[in-house]
Amino acid sequence: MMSLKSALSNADRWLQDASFSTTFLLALASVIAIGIPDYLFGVDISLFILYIVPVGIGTWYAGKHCGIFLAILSSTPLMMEQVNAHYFVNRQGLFFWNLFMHVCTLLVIVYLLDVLVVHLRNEAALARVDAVTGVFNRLGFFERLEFSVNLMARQQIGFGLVYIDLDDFKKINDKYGHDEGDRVLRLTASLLGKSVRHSDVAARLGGDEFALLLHGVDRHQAVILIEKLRVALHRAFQMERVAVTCSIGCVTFRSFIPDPHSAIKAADLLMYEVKRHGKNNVLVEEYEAMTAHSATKPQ
Ligand SMILES: Nc1nc2c(ncn2[C@@H]2O[C@H](COP(=O)(O)OP(=O)(O)OP(=O)(O)O)[C@@H](O)[C@H]2O)c(=O)[nH]1
Repeated sequence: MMSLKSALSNADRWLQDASFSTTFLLALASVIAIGIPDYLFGVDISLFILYIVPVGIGTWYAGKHCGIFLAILSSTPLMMEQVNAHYFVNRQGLFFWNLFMHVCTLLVIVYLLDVLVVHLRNEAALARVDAVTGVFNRLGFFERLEFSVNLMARQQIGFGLVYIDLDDFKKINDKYGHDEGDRVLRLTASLLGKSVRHSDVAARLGGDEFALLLHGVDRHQAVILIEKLRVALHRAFQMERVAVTCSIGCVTFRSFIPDPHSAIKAADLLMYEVKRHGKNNVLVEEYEAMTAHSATKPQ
């Protein structure tokens, strides 16, 4: 039997994927469904607490404006009950006080949930960004890669995965200090970010290792792109008087797209081939060709 926890987690996933209008209509229908018995029960029985659920869901998944609208709307049954009970004529103070308390309490909940959502979104975004360079970190890159792998497998669009490792970066740290090392990392990340299209992804996977995700490229295009990239990095490093080169491995995927981990492993393997053969070079292969040769077959 499905546990409550997994049912809630499924509902959460469903609501996250649902469009604004679906969530809004669902929350609106829930407010109406609570409002009808609330009105029928009259002023003696309050169903106020139940409104927190649709107003909260509306705020969380469809935004604060949706929450505010639902909070105000949910006061309608209370208003009608009180009119029926002649509060508006005989106990006007109580009439407005009850309405005020109903709406204000729900608006406070909307406000608090909205602050929490914004805070959590910022935290989630920060957790995916590398603190030194400002590009995606490993987690951010893997999420983008996962998305691209799924999308491209569906649409049969190829992509290139580039693994870049700076050569002898340790020497920079040792010779000029950590701050200079960080500056080189920032310079590299900035160049990588500038050299790819807006839809592509640049990331620092850790240490002196970077990765690029190039959408819609085949091996031939990747070779041209990466050679340009290597020259741009070389020139920028020379201009900044940084004695560093890089080893680059790139795998392109055409028909078969493996899981993200295998994809990145394949690019990493090519980068290590470059390192083994003297560094400061580029190796671009098609995944299909790599897997056909057992010597370079990814594990
Ligand atoms: N400045 C700085 N250095 C870092 C950071 N993260 C890791 N490193 C350093 O990066 C260096 C990576 O060294 P290695 O993996 O040996 O790489 P390498 O010296 O480039 O050697 P090869 O890869 O074989 O060319 C280590 O000295 C780490 O201390 C960071 O955030 N900032």
